[in-house]
Amino acid sequence: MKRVAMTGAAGRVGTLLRPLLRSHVEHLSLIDLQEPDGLGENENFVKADLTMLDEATAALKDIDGVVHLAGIASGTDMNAILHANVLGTYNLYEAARINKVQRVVYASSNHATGFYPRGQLVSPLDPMRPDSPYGLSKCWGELVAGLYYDTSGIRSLSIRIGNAGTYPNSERSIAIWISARDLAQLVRIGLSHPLIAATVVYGVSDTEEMWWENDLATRLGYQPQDRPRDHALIEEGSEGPVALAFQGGGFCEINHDGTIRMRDADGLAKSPETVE
Ligand SMILES: NC(=O)C1=CN([C@@H]2O[C@H](COP(=O)(O)OP(=O)(O)OC[C@H]3O[C@@H](n4cnc5c(N)ncnc54)[C@H](O)[C@@H]3O)[C@@H](O)[C@H]2O)C=CC1
Ligand SMILES: O=C(O)[C@H]1OC(=O)[C@H](O)[C@@H](O)[C@@H]1O
Repeated sequence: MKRVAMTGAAGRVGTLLRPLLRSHVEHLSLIDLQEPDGLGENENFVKADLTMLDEATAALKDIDGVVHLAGIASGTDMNAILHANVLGTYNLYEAARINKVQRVVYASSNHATGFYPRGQLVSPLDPMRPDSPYGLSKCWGELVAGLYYDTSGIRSLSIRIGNAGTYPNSERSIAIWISARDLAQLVRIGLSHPLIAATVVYGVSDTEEMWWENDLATRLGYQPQDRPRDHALIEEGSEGPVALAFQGGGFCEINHDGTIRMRDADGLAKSPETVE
């Protein structure tokens, strides 16, 4: 891939990924509201607000592929999420179509399926089960990716990133953490694999506590190098019963009434357990 753009490049994930990606591309164009630190020789900064279609379109001129990280990375402010994640991601794809960009790697999230119970192995083909307004916006992004493959042939890999912090800091993050180099490997697969159409995988390192059936990532050549437990630094902090029951953890507690409800694959209720 020659000219790659990274949206949200000034953020936490972008900062971790940039040094691992820029040596694999001819040029890395860093799109954000704010300038990222320490531009490399083959990097440039493009200030653009993706909620504005004209700015997104100008930012993707002469770009071959995009790593789309920009947005609100958590939270409950639906208005902010609606702008940055819902409209921002739509504009990103519209700008890609206008500029004939062929590839997008989309930073989706485990919170697209956060309401699956921790004991259940979930595949990218299982129905979405968002755990929050943020999780809903990630489902939207994956659906936008599908629409733009069907209408315009833009190939997308949506990576449902688990936790991309610098190290796993809880038992939950040991199950879902992905190292920067493993995420960079998946991103490179997303930018280049010929079979990708509108494809969804989980972004997780070589964890022992696998919550996700990630055979599709393996089929695409993903070979994670890092084991989360080897990098863990557990910090104090306790999760309540709702957070502990579900994969999305604390995000599941947002507006939750405390009654743990399980549903089966047909959408029928399993007998509920109640927590005080
Ligand atoms: N950090 C994590 O563990 C995970 C992150 N993700 C996803 O990865 C992506 C990056 O996450 P982080 O780096 O942690 O977030 P972050 O909040 O550190 O960075 C997001 C960046 O997007 C930029 N941005 C926001 N709105 C924008 C707009 N309208 N136009 C242009 N740029 C805009 C911000 O200025 C910021 O630099 C997000 O989409 C997030 O949902 C998914 C799962 C886990
Ligand atoms: O679930 C998690 O741990 C992570 O998931 C995400 O999607 C968020 O962007 C990040 O802020 C969380 O820390």
